[in-house]
Amino acid sequence: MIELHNVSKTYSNGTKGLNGINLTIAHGEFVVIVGLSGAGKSTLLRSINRLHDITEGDIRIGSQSITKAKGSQLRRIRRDIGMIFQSFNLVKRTTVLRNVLAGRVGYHSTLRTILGRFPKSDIELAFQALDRVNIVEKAYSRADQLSGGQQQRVAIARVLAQEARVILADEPVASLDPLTTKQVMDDLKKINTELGITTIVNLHFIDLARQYATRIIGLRAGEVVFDGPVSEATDERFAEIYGRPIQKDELLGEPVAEVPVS
Ligand SMILES: Nc1ncnc2c1ncn2[C@@H]1O[C@H](COP(=O)(O)OP(=O)(O)OP(=O)(O)O)[C@@H](O)[C@H]1O
Repeated sequence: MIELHNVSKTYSNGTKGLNGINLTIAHGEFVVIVGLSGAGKSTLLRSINRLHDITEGDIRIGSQSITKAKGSQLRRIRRDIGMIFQSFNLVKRTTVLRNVLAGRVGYHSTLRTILGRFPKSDIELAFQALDRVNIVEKAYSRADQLSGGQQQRVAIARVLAQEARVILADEPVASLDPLTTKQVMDDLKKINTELGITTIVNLHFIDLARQYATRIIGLRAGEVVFDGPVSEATDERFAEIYGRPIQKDELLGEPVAEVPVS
């Protein structure tokens, strides 16, 4: 369970990123966060794993406060939280396998990970993770030789190898074309349902949000303005969340099937 109690975040320049957020996210939920640019979606995700320190309130992961945690306790809480970024955040000049093994660094000494000495069980775990996202045959390819969609699947495999209980995905498909977007979202959904990993995704496209979420949270100016099931997230409610009607570029539309060229 993830709990946010009266969470506010004011940046050092005085900008209020989050304002009095109260949320409880249960184990296994697939939550999509929507809102216009600048609404606070990234700030919210980055606050949950403490990439950003909040200025007020408390965030609890399971029974522990990540806000108050220090040292080894903070590292242990973070080990349970996997992060997926728009830009994939892979080490491009190294192999896919090594990138996935990076998910294991939280379990070993710094020296061991610098030397790249991972136990056999970690390597098995990495291969299982790659298999789950259907790119096991790319294990020994260099990360920068993969397509964007494949690179994002490597990032998902890294989170799986980490054995994360929570996945935070910040605009994971913003750099991808519609067909690849669907594959990556399907992978996230599959992991959520098969492994019960709590998943929170920031998305720009509202039709994707409705397609994949079990719960949608709408942010505006750092505040929660909508929190409910997909069935309640109608175009009219989105217009309220956004403070204006939905625009065409906020809809992904149907992914176009690939037509074989003869
Ligand atoms: N490092 C920072 N310093 C100062 N202000 C920031 C910083 N990062 C974000 N902000 C501000 O905080 C508010 C929330 O930004 P945030 O990036 O969380 O929004 P977002 O909903 O994720 O937007 P986008 O979709 O454009 O990424 C915005 O007003 C933004 O300008």
